Amino acid sequence: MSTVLVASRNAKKLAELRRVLDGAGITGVDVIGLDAVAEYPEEPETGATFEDNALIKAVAGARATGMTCLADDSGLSVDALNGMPGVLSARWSGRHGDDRANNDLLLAQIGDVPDERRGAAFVSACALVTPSGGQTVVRGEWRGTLLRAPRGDNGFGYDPLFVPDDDVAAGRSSAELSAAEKDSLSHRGKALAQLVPVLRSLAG
Ligand SMILES: O=P(O)(O)OP(=O)(O)OP(=O)(O)OC[C@H]1O[C@@H](n2cnc3c(O)ncnc32)[C@H](O)[C@@H]1O
Ligand SMILES: [Mg+2]
Repeated sequence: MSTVLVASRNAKKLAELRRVLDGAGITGVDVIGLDAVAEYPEEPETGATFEDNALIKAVAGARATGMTCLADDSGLSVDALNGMPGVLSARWSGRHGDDRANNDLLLAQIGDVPDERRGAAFVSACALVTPSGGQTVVRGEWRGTLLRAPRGDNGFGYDPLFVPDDDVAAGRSSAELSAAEKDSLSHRGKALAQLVPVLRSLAG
């Protein structure tokens, strides 16, 4: 049995990562969270790209624990803002992890952007780093359109503002999708799907 540490301090994101990995039915791999290991200092997420930041987090986790470590760096890339908030998504309002303040600021910034130019993409980069230093980085994207007011209570972050382009979403925001629906469509689900074969091979 090999163990993979999933390194995220965001409880709702961690729950999604766990759910998708559990759902993939990878046998012989035990997935644990940061609560199961001794605390180690967090690296600042100073990378210019989602991939850089995912690697920063996964390398730190693998170094500190000696375990294989998986980390996600993600965010919302808004067309009318030239890709921002991007890697600054978690702290766009200046307060890390304040979803409400982040959403309010984003809505105000794009208040004058007409419906046909309110496109955006959720992006997730997931990095897997082994104790011997092996690195795999994958990326998933999820296109949609931004609402003018939040809708729905599921998910986290910018989910209440984002209506996926996918027909099956039928105009619901990603905070109005069930957990299983979000996982099957989301940037994170798409990124992790590419890591499943790598995780299977770790199990030997
Ligand atoms: O770095 P960790 O500890 O994993 O947790 P974090 O919340 O700081 O995570 P990120 O640095 O990757 O920032 C991602 C932010 O992007 C947004 N985001 C990412 N995925 C999302 C999703 O599936 N739905 C809604 N918002 C999302 C949300 O605001 C997150 O806080
Ligand atoms: Mg972060």
